[in-house]
Formats: sequence, C-alpha cells, structure tokens
Amino acid sequence: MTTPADRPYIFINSAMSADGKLSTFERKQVKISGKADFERVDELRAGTDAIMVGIGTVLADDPSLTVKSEQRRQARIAAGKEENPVRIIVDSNARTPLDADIFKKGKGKKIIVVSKSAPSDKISALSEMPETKIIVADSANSGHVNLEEMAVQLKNEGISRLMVEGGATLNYGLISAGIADEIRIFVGNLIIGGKTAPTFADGDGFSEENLKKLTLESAEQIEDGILLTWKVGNE
Ligand SMILES: NC(=O)C1=CN([C@@H]2O[C@H](COP(=O)(O)OP(=O)(O)OC[C@H]3O[C@@H](n4cnc5c(N)ncnc54)[C@H](OP(=O)(O)O)[C@@H]3O)[C@@H](O)[C@H]2O)C=CC1
Ligand SMILES: Nc1nc(O)c(N)c(N[C@@H]2O[C@H](COP(=O)(O)O)[C@@H](O)[C@H]2O)n1
Repeated sequence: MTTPADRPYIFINSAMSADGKLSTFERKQVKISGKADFERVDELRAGTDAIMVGIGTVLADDPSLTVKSEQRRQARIAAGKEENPVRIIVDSNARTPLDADIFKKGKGKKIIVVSKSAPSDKISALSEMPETKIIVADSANSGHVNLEEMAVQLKNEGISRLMVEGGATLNYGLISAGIADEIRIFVGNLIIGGKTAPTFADGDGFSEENLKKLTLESAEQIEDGILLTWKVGNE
C-alpha cells in the first residue's frame, strides 16, 4: 500500500458535455470548450511537471499535449524547466504509433508506460524515439498497467505534479485505484448523447457501497459553461 507522499499529486482535467460525454459515439475529439477554457488548460499544462493520457486518447485524438503559448513556454525555460512538461502515455501493450504527434510536435521528454507483457519489438522501437523513455510497470489483474505502481515510478522520475487529460477509461482507472486527488471538469453547453459515447469515467463502474465521494471546491462560470473543481475522497 502506497501513501500520497510516494506518488505525484494527480489531478484530472476534462471537458464534458452537459450530459457527461467526453466525445461522440464515433470517439473523435469534439470541441466542448471555447477560447477562455483553452487558455485555462494551457496555463494548467504550463504549471505541471507532466501531462498524461491513455493510449485510447492517443489512437482517437493524436494529441500533442504541448504548451501552446510561446510566452508560457518561455516562462518555463526561464524557470530552468523544459519548455513542455513530460508527456506520458499509459500504454500496456506498446501500441503507441511511431508517427504520433507527441513525437513530432514540441520539444521535451516523453514517457511511455508499458506493462511487463508488452511485445519486446514494440518496446524497443518506441525506446528509439527521440527524448523517449519506456517505463515498465507491473500489470494489474486486468492485464493493464498497475497505475499505483506506475505513480511511484513517476515520482522517482522527479514528477511531483501530474495532470491527466483522459480519456474515459484512464480516468476511471485512476479514480478506482484511489490515486486521483482532484478533478477539474469543464461542463460545456451541448448535449452529445449516445449510449456508447465515452463519459467522464467509464471502466466497470462502482457498486453502490463503493461510490466515490467528492468535495466541491469551486464552481465558476466560463463563457457558456461551468468549471467544477472537486477534491476526491480517497481515504
Ligand atoms: N473531452 C475531453 O476532455 C477528452 C476527451 N477524450 C476522449 O476520450 C476518448 C478516449 O477514451 P478511452 O477510449 O477511454 O481511452 P483512454 O485514453 O482512457 O485510454 C484507455 C486505455 O489506457 C490503457 N490503460 C493501461 N492501463 C490502464 C489502467 N490501469 N486503467 C485504465 N486504462 C489503462 C488501456 O489500454 P491498454 O490495455 O492497451 O494499455 C485502456 O484501454 C476519445 O473519444 C477522446 O476523444 C480524451 C481525453 C480528454
Ligand atoms: N479542455 C478540452 N476541451 C475540449 O473541448 C477538448 N476536446 C479537450 N480535449 C483534450 O485535448 C487534447 C488535445 O490536445 P492538443 O491540442 O493536441 O495538445 C485531447 O486529446 C484531449 O485530451 N480538452
């Protein structure tokens, strides 16, 4: 059993529709938030040590996860940091495409977290990508990466503050592992619908006696949406 001191402070930032969806049934990136929220997310990115997504988001959206503002990148450099936070993909089977935007856009370190059963040829191909480190984590019972053990390894890499940008399955994995400390959700002014569209937290779901309790820290209107900030009760 690890303690919060053994791992980074982990917060999830997502944008969801008014009906709780992260994207459409086609699982393609949807513009949920506007310019003001985009700036807020960029500021959050610039203030973290690392940004993490699941392999599902890489395959669906191909994000670059870079800090977009030149001014914010320069401020990081002036503070003695890389211009982008470390970019991390949780990818048990080393499926990250070698032509993913994370490798093509922006400077800085990348970490791919794989499980011990990932194919060795795929691991070695990824490890040859520039500024890329492979972390091999234990497998959870599900066969996916053991997120708690991964978090300890990331702390040992010098990551103290970790921002997670989804998607639905990774969000649930972190919350159910009891290692998500804070959740920031921008609720946008649209309905996406669809029973197979990803929600903020998919996975198996909690039974009634195990529901995860949150404490509301703030609710702030941004343009036509609301930013909700919650602390997660992990005790
Ligand atoms: N609106 C928003 O803010 C955002 C929306 N999205 C949307 O979300 C969708 C993608 O979500 P989703 O498909 O759920 O993919 P995720 O990005 O959540 O990645 C899930 C994958 O991560 C890997 N993984 C490894 N270990 C674990 C673990 N212990 N727990 C959970 N996952 C693990 C698994 O694949 P493996 O076993 O192969 O490793 C799993 O399938 C897309 O439609 C995207 O557009 C995504 C981000 C933000
Ligand atoms: N904050 C926010 N608002 C939206 O409307 C979104 N669709 C997302 N999606 C996330 O942003 C990632 C794209 O990052 P890059 O621009 O490529 O750096 C995407 O993968 C989702 O994580 N976020």
